[in-house]
Amino acid sequence: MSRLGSDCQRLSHVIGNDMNLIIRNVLQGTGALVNLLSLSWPLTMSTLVICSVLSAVFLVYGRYQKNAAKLSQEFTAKANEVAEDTLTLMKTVRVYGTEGMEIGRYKLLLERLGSVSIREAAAYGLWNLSFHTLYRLTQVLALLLGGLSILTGYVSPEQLTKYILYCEWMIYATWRLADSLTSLLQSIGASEEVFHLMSLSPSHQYLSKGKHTEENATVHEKAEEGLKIQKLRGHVQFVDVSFQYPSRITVPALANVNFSIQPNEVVAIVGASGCGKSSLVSLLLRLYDPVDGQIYIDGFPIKELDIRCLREKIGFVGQEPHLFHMDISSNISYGCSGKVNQEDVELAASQAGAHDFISTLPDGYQTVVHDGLLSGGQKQRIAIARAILRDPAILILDEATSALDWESERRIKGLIFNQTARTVIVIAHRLGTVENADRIIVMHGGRVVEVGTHKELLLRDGFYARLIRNREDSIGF
Ligand SMILES: Nc1ncnc2c1ncn2[C@@H]1O[C@H](COP(=O)(O)OP(=O)(O)OP(=O)(O)O)[C@@H](O)[C@H]1O
Repeated sequence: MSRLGSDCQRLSHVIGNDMNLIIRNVLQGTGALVNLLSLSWPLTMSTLVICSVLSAVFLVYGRYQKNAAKLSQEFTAKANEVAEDTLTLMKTVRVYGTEGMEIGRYKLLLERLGSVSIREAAAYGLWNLSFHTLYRLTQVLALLLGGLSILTGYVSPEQLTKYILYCEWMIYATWRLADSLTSLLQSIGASEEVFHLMSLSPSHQYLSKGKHTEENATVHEKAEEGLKIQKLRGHVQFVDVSFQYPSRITVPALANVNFSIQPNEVVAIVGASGCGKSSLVSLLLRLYDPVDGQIYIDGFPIKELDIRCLREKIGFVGQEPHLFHMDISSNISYGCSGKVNQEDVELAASQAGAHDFISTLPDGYQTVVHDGLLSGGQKQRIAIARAILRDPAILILDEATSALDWESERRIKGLIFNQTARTVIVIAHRLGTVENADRIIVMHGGRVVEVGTHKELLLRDGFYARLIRNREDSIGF
């Protein structure tokens, strides 16, 4: 982000400043050249030779500046990243006593930036020196040769004066033009990343077009983006789904996953850390598409559904809910389509066990959230209230109660497991949280290894029974 910010600044400088300077100097240089040609073409040729030498020097200098600008932007962005990381993770840095190391990292990048800037300044100095030397040399030569020509009667004093004047105009125009072009080249170096980002196409999931089938026309309306399901029942089906993350194509996150969840069923997904539970959810939220296989929602391939409409009907509470820097009320009603009453907000907060602590805040529901205002468990309760308020057809809770105390967790469990108006998918490390689920899907190494109720799985004495036996030692307990 910081790189993008500084690149855009440079780009706006080019558009605002350099372009008009370039146009002005091209016009001035052309005017001077026409006048010089009308005076004498041999003298004009000598001026053009000087301008060509200047241009050649500029070419070398310009190329150097372009690379230097790229490096300087890169080091600035990296230094900003280190500063940003350190300030955001201040607590971790202090606890681990790595202040010195972070200062060292920052200093190293600033030193590299300093060294590039010094080289940039030295190159600029050399470029200026070569310009002034050539320019003064031209004036001396013009006076010497022009003086001789006046003495021999070849040119008049008036012509010599005009020549020196136009020559100055032309050389200065070339110099300023070269200067503006240097700045332009620097900006091109800096803006390559901006253009690269601008040229990226949106993920194809946003462009997916839905197919319209006549038999479904009564319950689904055709939308340009995809099928919009008016009333989602919450039937979820994974058929032979395999997936690996684009950044780790050699490691399968999911392999041939098959299961189906009935409408209004409460299903828990359990398994050791890294077995693919969150990846399943990411596919269901269509943050990624499966590499193989198909996911069906209410019998429709997920790829044919309108993504926004689908997400509106899915409530998701993640492992580390982040709240927006706005008031609590707006945080709870965030993403709700249509008008939301304060009573609805407060009801959702009560159901999530958040109303009591919100009432003790200085401005109650109008308190603006800032870092350090709420504990992890309080943030989770607000995120759960947000999901409840949306009244989703499918509710996904990914470790959503991990930071809650026993009493709050029991209350939310009661709310989730006793209601039947929606499909609920719960991911939890604390196995006690999922015992009451209608079914438990057990995962291992990206595969579904067992499916059944708590009792059935215990009787089977397989993976799940082993997890239960070891649960007090299990990760995250
Ligand atoms: N964004 C990502 N890019 C690359 N690999 C990832 C990414 N997220 C997860 N993985 C990998 O995919 C595999 C499955 O991860 P996933 O997060 O789905 O597991 P999990 O069961 O939810 O783990 P946990 O219980 O610790 O949250 C792991 O090997 C993990 O390293």
